[in-house]
Amino acid sequence: MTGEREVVAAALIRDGRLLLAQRTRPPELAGLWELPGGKVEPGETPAAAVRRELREELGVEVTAGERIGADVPLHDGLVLRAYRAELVDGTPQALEHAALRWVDARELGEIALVDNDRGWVPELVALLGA
Ligand SMILES: Nc1nc2c([nH]c(=O)n2[C@H]2C[C@H](O)[C@@H](COP(=O)(O)OP(=O)(O)OP(=O)(O)O)O2)c(=O)[nH]1
Repeated sequence: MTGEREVVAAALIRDGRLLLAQRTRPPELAGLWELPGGKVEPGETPAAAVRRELREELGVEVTAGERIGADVPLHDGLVLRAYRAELVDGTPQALEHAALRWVDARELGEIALVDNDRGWVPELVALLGA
């Protein structure tokens, strides 16, 4: 395979709140909060990966929107990218996470995010309208 492989992370916002999901694994990330998402499969577009991951992890249908924030280089040639997402159908459920929370701008500043997502906080706060 050539080039970098992408991990998509979805910023799902409703009524001035952002959906965060609490990781169960690996042990060093368990208990920390992230944007739902995961690795783009070979041949898959990032937007399709956002839709698939949120279907698998949350049981909802979404559309993927514009990119937000900066790229975050991960291990093993992976790059982490955040995208806006709009809820089309369903209510998010923690199918693969320990818990879900809708946070406002203040709570986003206080919650224990995974380190890799911390750089996105200013953009996310701006999207929350604070
Ligand atoms: N989904 C997600 N992953 C993140 C975020 N921040 C961050 O560093 N990561 C890292 C954790 C993992 O190393 C990688 C994504 O792994 P994952 O476990 O969520 O994805 P996946 O389900 O497609 O992976 P897998 O089944 O192959 O393990 O990106 C984030 O906000 N959301």
